[in-house]
Amino acid sequence: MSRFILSFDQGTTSSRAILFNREGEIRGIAQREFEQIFPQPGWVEHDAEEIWASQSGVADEVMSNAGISADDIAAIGITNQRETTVVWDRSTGRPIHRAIVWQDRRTSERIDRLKGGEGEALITRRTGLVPDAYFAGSKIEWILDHVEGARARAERGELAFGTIDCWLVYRLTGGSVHVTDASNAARTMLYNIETCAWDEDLMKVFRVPASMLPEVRSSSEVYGEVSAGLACRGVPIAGMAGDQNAALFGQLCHEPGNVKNTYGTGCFMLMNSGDQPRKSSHRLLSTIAWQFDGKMTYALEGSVFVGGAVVQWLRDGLKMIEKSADIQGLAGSVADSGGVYFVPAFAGLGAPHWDQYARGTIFGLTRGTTSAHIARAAVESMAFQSADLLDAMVADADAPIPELRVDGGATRDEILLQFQSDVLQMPIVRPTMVETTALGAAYLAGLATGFWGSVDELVANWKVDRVFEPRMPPDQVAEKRANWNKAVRRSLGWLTDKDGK
Ligand SMILES: Nc1ncnc2c1ncn2[C@@H]1O[C@H](COP(=O)(O)OP(=O)(O)O)[C@@H](O)[C@H]1O
Ligand SMILES: O=P(O)(O)OC[C@H](O)CO
Repeated sequence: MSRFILSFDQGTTSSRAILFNREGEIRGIAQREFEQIFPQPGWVEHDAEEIWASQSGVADEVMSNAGISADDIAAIGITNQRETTVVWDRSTGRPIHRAIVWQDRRTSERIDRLKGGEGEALITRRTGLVPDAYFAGSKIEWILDHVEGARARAERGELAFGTIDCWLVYRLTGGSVHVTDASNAARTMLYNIETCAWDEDLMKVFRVPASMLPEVRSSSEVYGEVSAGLACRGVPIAGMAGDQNAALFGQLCHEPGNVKNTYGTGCFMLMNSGDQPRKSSHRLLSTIAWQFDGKMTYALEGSVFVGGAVVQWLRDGLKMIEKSADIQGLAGSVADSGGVYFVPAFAGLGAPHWDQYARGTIFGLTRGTTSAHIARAAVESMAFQSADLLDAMVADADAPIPELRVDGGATRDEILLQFQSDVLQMPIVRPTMVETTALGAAYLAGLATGFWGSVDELVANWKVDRVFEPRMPPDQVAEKRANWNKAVRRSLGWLTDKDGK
């Protein structure tokens, strides 16, 4: 009998392949970072071929390291950075442009032209999203408008669009399967989350021909088998969900009102909102969590564009630290940020501000400020941004939120989690397994193929590693959050604010 589920976790900065056993424990992991391409300020691209090469490479590597064959794997689950857009030629299977990454801001002005008009009303009403360059719709339009001949080829049905899940399945199946799942479709700005179908009016708004779009399937079913020449050849691909959605599933937030926050490149807080889309009055997104067992589950989501990426920027941009993990030592060498507030609006600000033109700022610098204070302020920025999301979520929810489950690469940082608990004045629960994104995809695949019998069977797999309880006095929290709000206000509209000119 097959002993493992193989998860592909294709994130913004790296591709990972993880083997899970029946207890939801990791039995092998392989990971490769890939290139981040910044062709102009505010633009972010990936090479979709490199994504494929790194993801298929780690899949082979994890199996060879574990000394196992395809027979040992019951199914493959895929989870992915969402919104990142690939357009490829159906005849060659080659991308016609580099993938435009979710953080990319090149279509901000295009989105501005929709605001206040019928397009904006359509988007919010039908997709649950807010108009923003973050989502795939305007990225597809940009590629069709900027690659020579692309629009005509798309009209002739020669081009295909997919988010990364779809691109990987296409490649894994030798180009024979062009599908996505409902959670990824919901991030395109082209998918109606109430009727659960591609929306023709929105396709007209973004001038995207229907022939380019993948078939939308549930998040847990067999989509096809691996036919590419990989060690996992012949294994069914049976689970698929956007990474933040998979993390909600993997954290077993299956009851309405359950909330998790993932601290990866960005920070993404999702609350299970039940079997109907729930409108936010506080500028959160209303989105599809997953489609499972014949039922759609919805979520309220707050998206922060720069979370752990601020640590990478200190490492790669400023060379302040050598490895991401060094942040803890540097930030921990001071008791607080010394009055420094860092708003990492490198790609504008997401929820709840949705300002495409905000840019990064550091306030409160004095002659006494050291790199340690800046590092600490950077860590704190993840917690402040996440606290703004939780406040919006509490305001939208009918019931109090008793605890926050956390996961993602940056949750190794205990200074971050303690500060998160302080500023939220609530318990922060870190499970033993912080690879919940990959675990969620494994669950979706394993439940589709009988590896696990039901969600109830998974409950025993979720264990607490540590609970962080608030230690900071409320008046100190209030002062810090007021200063943070002041810093955010000053970062808003940086690119468009003509004051002083
Ligand atoms: N020890 C650490 N402390 C703080 N941040 C960290 C640490 N280790 C990794 N990170 C940050 O976490 C992010 C990677 O997390 P991960 O969940 O792998 O992200 P993604 O799926 O977006 O690629 C990076 O942005 C990195 O800077
Ligand atoms: O790659 P991550 O984990 O930062 O996730 C990216 C999100 O899916 C973007 O919406």
